Amino acid sequence: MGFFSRLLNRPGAQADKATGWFDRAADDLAAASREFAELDDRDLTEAAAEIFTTGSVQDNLVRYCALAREAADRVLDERAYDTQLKGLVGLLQASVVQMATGEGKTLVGALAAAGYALQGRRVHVVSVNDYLAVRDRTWMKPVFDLLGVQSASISGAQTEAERREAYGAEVLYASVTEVGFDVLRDRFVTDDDQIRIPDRDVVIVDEADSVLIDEARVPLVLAGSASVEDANAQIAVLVETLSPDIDYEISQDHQAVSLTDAGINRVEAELGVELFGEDASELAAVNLALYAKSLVKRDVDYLIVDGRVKLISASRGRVAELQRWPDGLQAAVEAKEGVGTTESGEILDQMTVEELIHGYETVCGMTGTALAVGDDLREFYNLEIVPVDTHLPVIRSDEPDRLYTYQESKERAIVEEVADNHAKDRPVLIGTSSVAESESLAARLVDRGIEVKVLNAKDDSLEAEIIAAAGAPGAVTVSTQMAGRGTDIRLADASVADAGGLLVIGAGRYLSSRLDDQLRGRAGRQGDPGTSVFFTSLEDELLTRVPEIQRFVSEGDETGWIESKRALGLVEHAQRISEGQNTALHRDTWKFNELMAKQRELVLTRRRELRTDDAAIDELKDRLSEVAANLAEEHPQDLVDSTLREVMLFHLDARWVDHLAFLNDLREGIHLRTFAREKPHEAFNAESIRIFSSFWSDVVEDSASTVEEAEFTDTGIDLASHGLKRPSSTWTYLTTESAFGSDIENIVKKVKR
Ligand SMILES: Nc1ncnc2c1ncn2[C@@H]1O[C@H](COP(=O)(O)OP(=O)(O)OP(=O)(O)O)[C@@H](O)[C@H]1O
Repeated sequence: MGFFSRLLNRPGAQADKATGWFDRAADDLAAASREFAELDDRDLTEAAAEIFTTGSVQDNLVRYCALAREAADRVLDERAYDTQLKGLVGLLQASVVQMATGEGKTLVGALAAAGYALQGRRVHVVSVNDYLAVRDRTWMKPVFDLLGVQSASISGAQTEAERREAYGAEVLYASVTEVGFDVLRDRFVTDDDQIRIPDRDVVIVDEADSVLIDEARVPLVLAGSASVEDANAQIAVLVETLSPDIDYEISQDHQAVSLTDAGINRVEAELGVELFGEDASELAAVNLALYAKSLVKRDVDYLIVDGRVKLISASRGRVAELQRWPDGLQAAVEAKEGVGTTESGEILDQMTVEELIHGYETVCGMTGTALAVGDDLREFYNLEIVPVDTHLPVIRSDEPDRLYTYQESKERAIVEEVADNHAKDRPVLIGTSSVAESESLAARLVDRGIEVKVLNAKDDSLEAEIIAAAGAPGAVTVSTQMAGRGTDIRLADASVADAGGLLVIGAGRYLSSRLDDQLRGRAGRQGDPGTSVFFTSLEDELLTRVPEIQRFVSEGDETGWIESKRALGLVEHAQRISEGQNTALHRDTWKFNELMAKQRELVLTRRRELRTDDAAIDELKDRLSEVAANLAEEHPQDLVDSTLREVMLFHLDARWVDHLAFLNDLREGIHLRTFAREKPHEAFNAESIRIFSSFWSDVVEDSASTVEEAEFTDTGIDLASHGLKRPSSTWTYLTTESAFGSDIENIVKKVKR
């Protein structure tokens, strides 16, 4: 973040601009509150319907705040604090509101959703999973009912009819992915009745930094018609036998791996192929297998559950259901583990979360950690942040990091720290960065005679129970990032507060300081006492990326503790670098995606026109000339038109699927070409524009051929019998990174020679 944006973003500056007037409106708020307090429920509902009907939205904000406060007080027994009303105003002004953890954002989001709905807008409140969507809507339903606003939620268990009805509500709670997948499915409908989301109006994003920045690059994929990937088992077996430093090298930043000359010779001899010949597919497969072998780690990046590879979300520490790596890598990891290859299928369409959000007219959101991504939110979404103070002062103490030489010395030090506090009956939460680390730490603590509860992606069935007990005297909980966001650890009693409240220990800095802050935020909620401290080691992945820090290994004391301030500065530095890399990758992905998104818009517009007016089929009739004239003589016009429409829709979709595959291939090829010193985005854009320029004429041409060749009966043309079949089934999944700017890119980039 630059100096000036830091200045502008300092807590208070934006808030004052956005909500400073709110403090000055205290008298008006009090007067309006008295007025609404006198109304019975029915009159209150009526007042809600009226509130935005005259004057500007801004003119009515104070009155709406008073009304919203009254409604929540009546039905939830929660009288929104002034801080919550400021957050509400921030959301209604289309900003990202930063409110600390535990400050009551769920209520704020609901009141904002109702506020937009009462202005006649249609609102989606998106959260990170179905569970939260259903929970929050159920919790907030009484408020919506009293304000006369229809509300609904989406869950995986609904029938098609229920789902469609839910989308009809004024306020809808849903997970980002469910909405995204439905937008993708809507693009392939053949009649309007099947459309689930006619327009995207207002979106209120919960955990906004996570969704808008961390997960923005994740593409949602709609796939159809099965085809099984070649697992390249032979290559996987060979690659398993290669040795580090002899046959291959891992880059210093642990981001890439490449064959050495010796490795290349060995692979070429054993496979009997030339890796650097015309056909790059063998080389790509070898690199993927090598990457899967050396840099993708079991129990860190993925688990094996019931014979299947399950990805772990790095930012959440949970199993990322439905998620897979880009195809080649998925197949390589499956081959490495010797488990069956999962279906991949043909990609019908894909869309990043960022693109999904950009499709909304109005975007706003809330999170405990937005300031650190202020620049990114502005750059990618044109969003401003409104920081809102906490309702009570935060008295948590955040201690300086404790840096150790090795993982071993770090883990020992953590055990000592836990033992000391456990002896004083203080509850401790330890946040780790992987399942493997959580298990190792738990084992050490158990050896030390300390009872621990472990929460990680392998078993989340007891999550609620474990969190409920985590604030009890002397409780020790080891958790991956799972407990990092959204969990509410309550101090069991006054003795716990007297012992200092919850102690949060981070077993290593995360790749983003926001994740650290979220973890710290489990302590010191709602004015509670608490402490947080991070332990790091020079062996942590984050620090291995910074060579300068490694020389401090000689400065550790007998326990391995390095007290050097300079070294601690480098830890911060390492995190800044990692955050910067993410922004660069985001920007890169966005650049690649931009053109694709524009082309898709054009295709979707064509598709809509094709379904709703006659210009396109007239164009086809012109092209068919005599054939069309004959059809018109022999068959009713309705039948001819609907058949031509169906044929064109089929070819339009098929051409788009082909174009998408072409773009994906092109992207990979482009990265090979960067060796020829062409600018990758420019080369990509030039090539894809060239191919796309004939998109529509190709659709017309394909359709003409079909009509000329196919038999036209009393029911039109039977597409299936001519091999023109729509996918019999479709399914959806997410890939970890965009196919644009993916791991594959890294792998291919590092190909030597
Ligand atoms: N105005 C209020 N009066 C009383 N209790 C409230 C009020 N607002 C919220 N709460 C309570 O505060 C608790 C925390 O609320 P909530 O879970 O919405 O916080 P949050 O900001 O979403 O936290 P996190 O970021 O950790 O998810 C809840 O138990 C809620 O009932």
